[in-house]
Amino acid sequence: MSNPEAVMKLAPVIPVLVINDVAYAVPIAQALVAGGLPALEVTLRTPCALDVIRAMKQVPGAVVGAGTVLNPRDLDAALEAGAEFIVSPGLTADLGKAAIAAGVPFLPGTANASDIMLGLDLGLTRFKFFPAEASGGIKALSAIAAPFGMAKFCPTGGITPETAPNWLALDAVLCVGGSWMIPKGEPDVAKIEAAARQAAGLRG
Ligand SMILES: O=C(O)C(=O)C[C@H](O)[C@H](O)COP(=O)(O)O
Repeated sequence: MSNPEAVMKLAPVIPVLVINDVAYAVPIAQALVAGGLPALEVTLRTPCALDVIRAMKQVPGAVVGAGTVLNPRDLDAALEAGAEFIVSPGLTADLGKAAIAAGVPFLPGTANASDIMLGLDLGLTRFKFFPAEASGGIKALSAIAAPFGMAKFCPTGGITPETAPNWLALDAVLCVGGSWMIPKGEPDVAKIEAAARQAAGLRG
């Protein structure tokens, strides 16, 4: 899978995971995949995140990516752990060039027209819109996306099961990211699977 659009089209929602205990990795991944959410974004926000990526890759059907990738160093570490796609909260030329050179599907965060223009200059057309609600929500993305017909987005940040369908209804949106399926602490796999199944059924 070499293009970000293929990852974005696996399901309407990419779960954004902040996992503090590597022991939770496999049960959480199994529950999300069983519920119909195969693309899993493991944020590099916790000390065990790279081990979580390694563990989740053992789960059949999981397509495991790294989030919160801030620079080429993080990119290398994520790729070394086996990350199959890369998500960042923002975009720098250094990170963009490194991700393109690595040939890995890359979804950089954008919040305004300049971010998108930097991405387009690098040859990228698939973006995260972050932080989606705090940046002005649907109204903001609709206005920002209007001049960029070639660009498509994965809004992330503050999206809920109730608001996700409104985002998914936008032409410029291929999927959304969110963490609502995975409450903090010891995973309740039945609840996670049920939340994933609900998310997998969302439509715009
Ligand atoms: O770490 C990153 O790079 C991020 O993507 C930031 C957050 O993890 C997402 O914004 C999740 O947002 P919520 O669904 O509102 O919890």
